[in-house]
Amino acid sequence: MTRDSIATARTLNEALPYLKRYEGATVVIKLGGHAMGSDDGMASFARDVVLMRQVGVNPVVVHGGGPMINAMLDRLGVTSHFVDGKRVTDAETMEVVEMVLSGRVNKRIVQAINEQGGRAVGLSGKDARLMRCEPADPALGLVGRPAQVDPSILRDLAGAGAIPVVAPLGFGEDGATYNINGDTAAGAIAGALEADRLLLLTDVEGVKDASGALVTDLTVDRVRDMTDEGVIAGGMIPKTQTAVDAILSGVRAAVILDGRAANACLLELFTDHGAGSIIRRS
Ligand SMILES: Nc1ncnc2c1ncn2[C@@H]1O[C@H](COP(=O)(O)OP(=O)(O)O)[C@@H](O)[C@H]1O
Ligand SMILES: CC(=O)N[C@@H](CCC(=O)OP(=O)(O)O)C(=O)O
Repeated sequence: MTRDSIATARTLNEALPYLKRYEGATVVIKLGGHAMGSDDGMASFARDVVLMRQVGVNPVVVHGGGPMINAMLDRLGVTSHFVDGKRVTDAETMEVVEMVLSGRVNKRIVQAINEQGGRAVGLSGKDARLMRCEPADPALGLVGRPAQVDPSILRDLAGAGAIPVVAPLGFGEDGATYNINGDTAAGAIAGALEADRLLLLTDVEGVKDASGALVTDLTVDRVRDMTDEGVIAGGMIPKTQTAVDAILSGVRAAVILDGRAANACLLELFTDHGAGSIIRRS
């Protein structure tokens, strides 16, 4: 027997209590645009998701794609800018956002999961009335705040053995299409599903303090303090805000972790080690 196979057997053995804990659990995973760079990274993420499903977890993937939207806007010569991590979205920008998120980005993730033997189904918040939005702030244009989430389609898909992959778009009763920050969409969906875990995958190890050190355990109050102090800034604002809102609406815990690290989701769910910054109510 090789040293590797002994280590694999030991790892599986140590994972048993975690496998039991998460059997039947709903885990919402937000895959940020910065975390989905390389094809190898995407394949590794997809494998983790398929393994989760295989051991009885119900994974729901919600994705971003900010860098891919930026690249397409650049090609089309359309300029856009962000306020507190949210893209100011006019009608022309919205067309590009929908095309990129519901098109290329969503299908790339679906395909990656299916190539690993899963059965992924891609949809956006417009499908089956999943996310009804209201304007988040008139200054942001067509940026949506999820006002009502109907997660029944996600339960139906999970019940049929499929893995839902959701693009963060919503519909308005006014007939408009809304651009939702990917973190915000994942949090709203996790809240509506009363998920056991919300995993927010990004391109940093987790939340860092003023000295740049990783903070592994956070409470809702500490997040508020760090935001007031300006230590949590830019794209980390919607991420931590999402985590807090999700916890306050019934999600057990949210974790912000580095999606570029190998097997990030498995490390977090199935080992003693954990990963990133976990945020709990208190
Ligand atoms: N306190 C902090 N800890 C970690 N990252 C922070 C912090 N404050 C701001 N950030 C920034 O937030 C970024 C993550 O947000 P974002 O770029 O929107 O990610 P994604 O595309 O994965 O959603 C980090 O790359 C980092 O530059
Ligand atoms: C309102 C808003 O900002 N929407 C985002 C949607 C994509 C996203 O959230 O992508 P990341 O997760 O990769 O940052 C945008 O237009 O970029």
